[in-house]
Amino acid sequence: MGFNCGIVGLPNVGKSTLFNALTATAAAQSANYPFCTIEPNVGRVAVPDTRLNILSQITNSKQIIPTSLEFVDIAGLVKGASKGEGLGNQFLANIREVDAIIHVLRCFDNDDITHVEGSVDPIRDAEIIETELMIADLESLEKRMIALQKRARGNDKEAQATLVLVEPLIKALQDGTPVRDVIPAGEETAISRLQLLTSKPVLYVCNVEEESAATGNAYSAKVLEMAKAQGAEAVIVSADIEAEVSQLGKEDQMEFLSGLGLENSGLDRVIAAGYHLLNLITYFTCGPKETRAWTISKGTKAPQAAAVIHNDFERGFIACETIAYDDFVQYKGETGAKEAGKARIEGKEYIVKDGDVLLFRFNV
Ligand SMILES: Nc1ncnc2c1ncn2[C@@H]1O[C@H](COP(=O)(O)OP(=O)(O)OP(=O)(O)O)[C@@H](O)[C@H]1O
Ligand SMILES: [Mg+2]
Repeated sequence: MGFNCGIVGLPNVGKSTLFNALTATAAAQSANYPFCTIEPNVGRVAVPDTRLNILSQITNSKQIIPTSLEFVDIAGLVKGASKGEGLGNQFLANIREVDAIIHVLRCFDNDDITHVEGSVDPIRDAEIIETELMIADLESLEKRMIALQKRARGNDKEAQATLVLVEPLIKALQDGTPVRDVIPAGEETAISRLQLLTSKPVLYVCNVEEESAATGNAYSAKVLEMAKAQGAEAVIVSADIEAEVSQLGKEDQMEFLSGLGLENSGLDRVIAAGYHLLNLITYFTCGPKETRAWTISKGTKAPQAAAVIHNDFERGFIACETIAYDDFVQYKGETGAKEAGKARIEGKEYIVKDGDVLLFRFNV
């Protein structure tokens, strides 16, 4: 399953710092100068899920295996990136390859840390990035439109259908509206095939100073307001401090975070929001050997959900024993749930739900 989130933003706003915090490594070079990152850094991050612990206690599992999500730390974009400024074209290509965008906005004052625009203003920064992405999309669609029109005149049905899809997108972009705001219902797949930048869902991350990690600050308040108006999610994180905390042991982490007035790491919220952004859900398999979480897209049917574990499970799919998470917990496991009549046998057409505890029956 190749779902990933790209970390995007102006240079020197804390993207690599956030990436290092998420991956609990120092894999990405982070330093106080713009364009520190050129080649993208890729890392997999475990998706925290408190349900795993509860399930593993019930089943006495030896091991817990969380599911994971990929993050890509991408080079900073600048004004004019769509025209090739600051290696812009190459960086836009990196963004094209991710499924969702984590847009990092600098929300901290610090005269020692260079800001490429000379002042701190996250709303302006967000607009700069969004504008570059929109220009890039507009140019790529306008280019394609000429070829499409030609084919459409030659009675090419597919080209005609694509034109109907593309024309309103061009209008929206010309009016300054990102594609994600004008995707017609049911056309999600067709639009994603166009490989645009502004069709990807966005999560804003407000990178604040340590003291504001719990409460946010005046800058992040503005970002939250902007996100709300767009119907987007926003998370407040102090990337710098999270990167330090991620290097500590679990217990020290909790102590450090509660000292900052935080119940849990801001990173957990970033990961959860990224997961949500990608429309992903989790199902579980559990037994004495292991309790394990698996990632699927919302709406996936049982055989395709099984394929995430092994292709044979899909090929030879017969049925799946299904217990909803809440029932599994309430009746303390499989036996109890079965006695209470809460274990179902589901077939090929079953749409797996978030939290389902599954056991696949297959034959190959
Ligand atoms: N919340 C924060 N408070 C103070 N300083 C921070 C914070 N977050 C990051 N920094 C500092 O900002 C500088 C730039 O960070 P980083 O290298 O992560 O930026 P970047 O967005 O990856 O930059 P580039 O686009 O050049 O790769 C580093 O010196 C880092 O320590
Ligand atoms: Mg970087």
